[in-house]
Amino acid sequence: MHGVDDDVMVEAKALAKRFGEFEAVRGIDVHVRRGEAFGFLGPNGAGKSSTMRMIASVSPRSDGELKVLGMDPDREGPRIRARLGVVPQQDNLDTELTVRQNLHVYGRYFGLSRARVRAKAEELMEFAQLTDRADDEVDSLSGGMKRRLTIARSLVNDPDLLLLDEPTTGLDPQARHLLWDRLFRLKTTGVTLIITTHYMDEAEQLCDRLVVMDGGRIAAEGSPSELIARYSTREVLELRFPPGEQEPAVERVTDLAERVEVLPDRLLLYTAAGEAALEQAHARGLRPASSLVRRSTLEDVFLRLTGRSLVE
Ligand SMILES: Nc1ncnc2c1ncn2[C@@H]1O[C@H](COP(=O)(O)OP(=O)(O)OP(=O)(O)O)[C@@H](O)[C@H]1O
Repeated sequence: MHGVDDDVMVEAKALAKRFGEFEAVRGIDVHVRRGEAFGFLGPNGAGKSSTMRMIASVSPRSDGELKVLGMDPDREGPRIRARLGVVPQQDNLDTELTVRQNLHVYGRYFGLSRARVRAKAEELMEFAQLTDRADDEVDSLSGGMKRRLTIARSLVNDPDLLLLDEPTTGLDPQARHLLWDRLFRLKTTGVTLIITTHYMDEAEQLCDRLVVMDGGRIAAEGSPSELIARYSTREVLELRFPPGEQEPAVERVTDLAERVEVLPDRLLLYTAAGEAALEQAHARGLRPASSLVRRSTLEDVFLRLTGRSLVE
């Protein structure tokens, strides 16, 4: 049985996950629509993976309601899983098999015909830019290639919904950009993506809509630009001072910005006009060791919402 609205891919209400006494997910509402790239952004331990595992229908919920592709994971787990693609946090490829063999094994697991498996594997290696590594063992691949293969493998069954748990953690910048590029391509084919990440740039790049998670709760929800507009200012002036000079500077800059955040190594002045604030700071005789005017990011949103930095 499908839900009333076929375009709702995931619907969670007051969804909770407990491990013994510990509540990892504390009653969250989530609504993911067909074709969107939806993100869970939050630091380690926020409850992102626990949520993903409930959506993947491999971990039962402790409380609340959950529908995935219109079905109840408790009763229809196998039917849901047949239509999902899952990219876990840790690659779980068959390392002693080749790239092509990995795709073949998985395709047969999903019950595809031999001819279909062969064609699909070639198509997916092309997509993952691994065709020239087809006959190489997984062990010989770089981290980025392994991730691309894991994603390719998750697409063997043409899933309606692809779940990616921290897809680029541990990759170097070049490998991350290549992977983002592939995920962009996937988005254009209409696959719904759900991504967990603690990288704000990843969330900004990939997600149409996201929730900021912290301590098992949702702190905010919206598109990256909506969240930035709602919780931050257009620009941020970052000031770094020589040792001992930051603390006395704080009260001399508070009226130069809508809000000032004091980090251990710098002050963040939230303002619509960073350069103007910097000029005023100079006019007041403040002499920062360095200064930087930049646009607000989701990192600023997270800091505003939680008082902590995502990268701590
Ligand atoms: N099987 C488990 N048993 C007990 N506690 C768990 C279990 N799985 C997760 N937790 C705890 O639940 C909290 C949320 O973990 P979860 O993995 O969902 O967070 P996360 O946001 O995905 O972070 P990470 O990126 O580190 O996976 C953490 O404090 C974690 O220690």
